Amino acid sequence: MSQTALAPSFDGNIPIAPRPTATVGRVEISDVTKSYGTNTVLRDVSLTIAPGEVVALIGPSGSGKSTLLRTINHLETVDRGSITLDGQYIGYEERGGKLHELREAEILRRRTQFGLVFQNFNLFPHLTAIENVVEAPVALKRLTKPEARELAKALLARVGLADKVDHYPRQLSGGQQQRVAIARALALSPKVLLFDEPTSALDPELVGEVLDVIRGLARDGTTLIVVTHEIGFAREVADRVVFLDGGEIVEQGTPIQVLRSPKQQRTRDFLAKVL
Ligand SMILES: Nc1ncnc2c1ncn2[C@@H]1O[C@H](COP(=O)(O)OP(=O)(O)OP(=O)(O)O)[C@@H](O)[C@H]1O
Repeated sequence: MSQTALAPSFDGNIPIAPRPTATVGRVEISDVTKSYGTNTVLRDVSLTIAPGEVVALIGPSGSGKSTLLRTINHLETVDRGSITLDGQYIGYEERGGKLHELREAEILRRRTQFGLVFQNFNLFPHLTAIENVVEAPVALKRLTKPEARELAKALLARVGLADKVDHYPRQLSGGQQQRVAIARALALSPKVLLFDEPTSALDPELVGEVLDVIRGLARDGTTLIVVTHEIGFAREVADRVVFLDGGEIVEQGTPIQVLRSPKQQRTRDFLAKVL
């Protein structure tokens, strides 16, 4: 069933047009548990994210936010539970009623359905902005170099960097580098974009330009899962805020529900520290 995701109006009064109907990008996380040695980092986490939904994952340092993000695209395996994208596993296939691990090449192919944007941009320093974006579609989508360059130019224009295509990362500000990283993630036409604290390595004055790009993606109907410390941004852009603490989902709901009227004491304690 497809559904129209409504952008949130955080004070309940601002009418906001529905975003385009998204039909792909449904993520189902069921009873996921993950440990590193004796440290249990995720405990029975279940979360279903609808196509086009924008979910903000918030919580204290060490609560498991990044780990959850990395299990979604199978960069980390889970000990128990399952995760699917539009009904398909990333690391496994079902045969004869059992799950079988896929070969690395197939996992990589399936993983390209997710775009991942890291805190520290992770650009190749010896490549220009456009070359950074061109790499993946040539390697993984079998686009020709000229096709990939056309795509990369369009994507860099979309993130406001049309005049910076031939700059190297060292010639760009942190905000510009992060926007190149977003263009690079978009180059594989992902169904879902995963952001891991996309603004926390930026100087405060550069945060806004990156959040603007993410706002635009939310308006376009892309499924977004954003680990963020920017509570104001979560309040404004997310359809749903999920508060994680000690590897558990303590509370989730609309930004108004979770951020303005949290039900759980643990949520209130966290918000009191960060707001
Ligand atoms: N590769 C790893 N090996 C061992 N322990 C890990 C690994 N990755 C994360 N951890 C541990 O798992 C716990 C959760 O880490 P995670 O990075 O998911 O938290 P987080 O909520 O994203 O924190 P932060 O907000 O500080 O980034 C922490 O105790 C961390 O030390």
